[in-house]
This record gives sequence, structure tokens and C-alpha cells, in this order.
Amino acid sequence: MLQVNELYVKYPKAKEHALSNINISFQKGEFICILGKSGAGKSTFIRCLNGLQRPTTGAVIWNDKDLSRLKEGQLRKVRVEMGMIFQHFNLIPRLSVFQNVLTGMFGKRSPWKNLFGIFSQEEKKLAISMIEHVDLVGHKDKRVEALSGGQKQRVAIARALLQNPKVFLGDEPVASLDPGTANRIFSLLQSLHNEYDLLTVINVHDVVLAKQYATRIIALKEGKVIFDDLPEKFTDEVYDLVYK
Ligand SMILES: Nc1ncnc2c1ncn2[C@@H]1O[C@H](COP(=O)(O)OP(=O)(O)OP(=O)(O)O)[C@@H](O)[C@H]1O
Repeated sequence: MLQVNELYVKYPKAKEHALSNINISFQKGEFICILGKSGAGKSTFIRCLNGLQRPTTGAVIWNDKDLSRLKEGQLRKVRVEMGMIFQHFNLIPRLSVFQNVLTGMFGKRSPWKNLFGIFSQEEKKLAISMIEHVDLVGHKDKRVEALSGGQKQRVAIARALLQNPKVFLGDEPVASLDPGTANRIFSLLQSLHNEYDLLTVINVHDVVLAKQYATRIIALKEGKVIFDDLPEKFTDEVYDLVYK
């Protein structure tokens, strides 16, 4: 479904590659957690999957298209199929929950409709159903800046879902949340993953969360894959290898 071939990324002026020789195949239905120390390359990797980061060499193949060869306009279309959530939510703080969720449709509509905020009844209904899905109905008209971190991440999840994505990507989506809230967000992601039959790929610091929710764990160290297997195979010895 999504494939990474001989992927290398080197940032301008950096001495070392941020990612080296990554070869991975992802299948629909997998719930994958990416682990690794700070600076291991997790964020760079996840951003390569939807073309936010261009590889220096190598390919990211999505439905027979090599994303690294697409122009920015073509990439934007592909990104509609890949919902993404972030550590700092990337919402518009002064807009309401409802307005923020509606922006998830922007990639599919004409720019002038977006500019004037014109949405059909059907589009509005869909946005409301996503807000229900993430359990925020009572907060629909509140400004996002008035919400808690966990609620903000729920808004971001609803916005990403409104794109009707096939892939769900998360770049440290629970790093700013307390452990209980982080667990509830992962539980929500897991149930949406199952309901919408997605491929989910999430970077996470918390090994316990990864082992609880992932169907497959990939660990990076210094830009290389050093573990790619079932969560139960992620033993204490592997932990030491990854984090020491
Ligand atoms: N824009 C950039 N310019 C130069 N170097 C960068 C840039 N972004 C990341 N790097 C470097 O690339 C390497 C991988 O960074 P990346 O952010 O992908 O790691 P990470 O595993 O996501 O780290 P963290 O958990 O701290 O977010 C690091 O050495 C980092 O310093």
C-alpha cells in the first residue's frame, strides 16, 4: 500500500544523514508505532511518508506513484488521502471547533469556496458527525483556544478524518499530553483505525503506549531501522539497544 525504498535524507549543512537506507512496506490495517531516541529521525521519516519532507535519494511509493517525483500541486492532492496530526495540534486557535474541523475539507474544494467559507449542508453534516465521533458535541461552537490539550487533539483528529483518509499519520501526537489523556487519545485512534480500516503510522516516545496499541513497532537509531517486528518482540534487550 505504501512503500519506502532506499530512502536517504540529509538536511542542508548537516554532517550526517537524518535517515539512511530505509526500506519498509506498510499494509492497510497495520497500526504502526515508530520509536527511537530524540534525534533518531522519527519526525523526518513520518514527514517523508506524505511528502512534507523530500528524500535526498530513494522513493516513497503510494498507489504506484513515487511521491518524491511529484510536483507540489500533485502532492497536495495525495495528502488529502493521508490525514496527519501533530504534537502541537496545528489548529486555528480563534476559530471554533466546528470551523476548524471544516478546514479538513479544504484540500478537496475550490480555493474560492474555502476563501469565503462556503460549505454545503452535506459538508456541515459530515463535520458534525466527525465531531460526534471524537466526543466533542458539547464543544462544537467553542473557540479551540479554550479547550484542553486532549480536546484540541480530538479536534485535529476530527479534521483529519473529514478528509476521508486512507492513511493516518501522527508526529508525536500525545507528547504534550498527560499519560491518562495520551492513553485515551490512543484508544480513540485505535477505534477509528478499525472503523475506517486505515493504515496508521504514529511516532511516540512512550514505549508502553506503543506496546499496548501497535500491531507492529519500528525503531530507529541514528537514522537507521534497528527493529521492525511485533510489539511482543520488543524486549528489554531491544529497549536497551534503542535507547542507550
Ligand atoms: N530542518 C532541519 N535542518 C537540519 N537538521 C535537522 C532538521 N530537522 C531535523 N534535523 C536533524 O535530523 C535528525 C533527525 O531529526 P528528527 O526531528 O527527525 O528526529 P526525531 O527522532 O523526530 O527527534 P525528536 O523525538 O526529538 O522529535 C536530528 O539529528 C536533527 O537534528
